[in-house]
Amino acid sequence: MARGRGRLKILGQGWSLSELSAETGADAARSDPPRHRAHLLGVGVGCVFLTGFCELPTPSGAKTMASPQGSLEFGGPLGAAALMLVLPATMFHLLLVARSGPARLLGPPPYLPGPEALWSPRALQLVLAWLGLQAALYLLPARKVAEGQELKNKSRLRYPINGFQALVVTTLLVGLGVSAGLPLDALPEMLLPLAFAATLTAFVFSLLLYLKALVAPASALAPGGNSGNPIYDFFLGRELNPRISSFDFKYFCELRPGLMAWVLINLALLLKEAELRGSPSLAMWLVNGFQLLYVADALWHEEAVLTTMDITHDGFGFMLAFGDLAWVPFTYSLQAQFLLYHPQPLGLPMASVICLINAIGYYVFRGANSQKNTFRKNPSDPRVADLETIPTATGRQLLVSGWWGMVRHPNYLGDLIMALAWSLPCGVSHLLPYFYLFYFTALLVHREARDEQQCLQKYGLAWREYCKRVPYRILPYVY
Ligand SMILES: NC(=O)C1=CN([C@@H]2O[C@H](COP(=O)(O)OP(=O)(O)OC[C@H]3O[C@@H](n4cnc5c(N)ncnc54)[C@H](OP(=O)(O)O)[C@@H]3O)[C@@H](O)[C@H]2O)C=CC1
Ligand SMILES: CC(C)=CCC[C@@H](C)[C@H]1CC=C2C3=C(CC[C@@]21C)[C@@]1(C)CC[C@H](O)C(C)(C)[C@@H]1CC3
Repeated sequence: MARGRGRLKILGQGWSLSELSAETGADAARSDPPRHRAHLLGVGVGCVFLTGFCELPTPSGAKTMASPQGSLEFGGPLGAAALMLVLPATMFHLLLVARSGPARLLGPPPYLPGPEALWSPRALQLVLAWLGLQAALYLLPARKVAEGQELKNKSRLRYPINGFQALVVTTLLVGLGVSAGLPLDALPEMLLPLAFAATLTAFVFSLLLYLKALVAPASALAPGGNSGNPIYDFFLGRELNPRISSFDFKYFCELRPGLMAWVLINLALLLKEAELRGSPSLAMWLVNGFQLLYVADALWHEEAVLTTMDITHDGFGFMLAFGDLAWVPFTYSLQAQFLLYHPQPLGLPMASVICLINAIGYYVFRGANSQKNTFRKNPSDPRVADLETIPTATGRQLLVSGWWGMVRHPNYLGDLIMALAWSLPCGVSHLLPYFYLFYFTALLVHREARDEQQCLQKYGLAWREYCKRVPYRILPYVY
C-alpha cells in the first residue's frame, strides 16, 4: 500500500518478510554476527530457566517469600517463567499485527521475524543513548528533593523531583533535533528492532540487579522476590530500592525513559502519518493528546509515585525493568501504531464525546489520587479535613468518604475510563486497539487484589470495616 507523499507498508496482504527486513534499517541486513548473539542469548535464557526449575524452594534453606498471604505471587516460579516468555512474545505479536492488513488481535502474526528483522546495532545504540540522556537529566539539579516512605530500618531515601523538567528539556531537544533534520519519521519502521533492543537491555539490566542484590544487606531486600528460587526472584526483583550512590534505578525507570519514549513514539507515528497523508488524522491527534496528558500528569505529580506498591513493596526485577523500558513504550503506543496503518474516519461530534469520556476519566483519576496524596501528606489540610475517616491501629487513618467512599479504588476506575477513551478513536472495526483496555483491566484487578492483601495485613480489622462500609472495589454496584 503506497499512498500520499510517503510509502506505507502493510503486512499480511501479500507483503513479504524480505521486504520488511529491507526496510527495518541497513544494519538488519548484516545478519551473521547478530544470529550468533541471538543463539547465545537463547542459551543464556534457557540456562536461567533450567536452574530455576531445578531449584524450586526447599523447606529448608531458602527464605520463604514474604507475600502477605505467605504464598508466592504471580503463580510462583512457573507463573514467573511463563510471564517472562508471554509478555515479550505478546509485545512482538502486537507490533507485528498492528501493521498487518487484517490487524487481528487473536489471529496468528503475519510472519515470524528472523534475527535480521529483530537485531540492529543501531537500535541498541539508540536505546542506550536514550537511557543515557534520561539518566543525565535525572542528575540535573532538582526543584525539590522528596523523602520516600519509611524503610524497614526506619530511614527514608531521598528522591529528586525533576521528572517534568526532564520532559520539558527532552521536548526542546527533540524539537531542535527535528528542525535540524533528525529523521523522527524513521522511527515507526524501526519499532521491531528497537523493542528487541529494549527487551535485551531490560534482561541484562535485571540480571545485573539480581547479582547486585546478592551482596545487598538483608534490610535492603524487598518483602517479595526473595523466595530462594532464582527464576521467581529474578522476575519479581530482590532488592527494594537498588541504588548506586543517590541514583535510584527503580524510581528512574518507573517514570522517565519508558513514559517519555511512549510519547516520542506516538509523535513519530503522528509525523509519519502527516508525511503519508498530508496531515495527521483527528483520531491520531486525540490519541497523542490524551496520552501526552497522561504522561505529563505522571511527571508533574512525580512525588506521588513514591507511595505506589512498585516503589514501596515490589523489588526491582525483570517484571518492572521490562515493563518500564519495553512494555510501556512499545505496547502502550499500540493505538497510534494501529492508526498509522489503518486510518479511521472520526467526525467532530464523536470526537467531542470521546474527549468528554477522557475528561471524566482524568477528573476521577486525578481527583482520587490527589485526594489520597493530600490526605496522606497532611490529614488536616482544609481540602480533606472534613472527610470521614476510619482510625487504624497503625495511627494512620483510612478515608471513607469523598472519592475513597465511592469505591475502594476510584483511581483505577478513572484510569480505566481513560483507557476506553484512548481506544475509541480507533473505531470499532478491530479488537486490536482495545488490547490496552483488556490488559489494563486484568492488571488493575490483579493489582487491586494484591493491594487488598497488603492493606489487610497492614490494617487488619480497620480494613475489614472499610470493606464493609465501601463494598465495591472498582466499579460501583458491579465489582
Ligand atoms: N497505566 C498503568 O499502566 C498503570 C497505572 N496505575 C495507576 O497508578 C496509580 C497508583 O496505583 P497503586 O499504586 O496501585 O495504588 P493506589 O494509589 O490506589 O494506592 C493504594 C494504597 O492507598 C492507600 N489507601 C487505600 N485505601 C485508602 C483509603 N480509603 N484511605 C487512605 N488511603 C488508602 C493504601 O496505602 P497506605 O494506607 O499505606 O497509604 C493502599 O495500599 C493508580 O491511579 C493506577 O490507576 C497503576 C498501575 C499501572
Ligand atoms: C505486564 C507487565 C510488563 C507488568 C509490569 C507493569 C508495569 C508496566 C506497570 C506497573 C505499574 C506501573 C505504573 C505506571 C506505568 C506502568 C507500570 C510501570 C505509571 C508510571 C503510569 C503513569 C501513572 O500516572 C502512574 C505514575 C500512577 C503509574 C504508576 C504505576
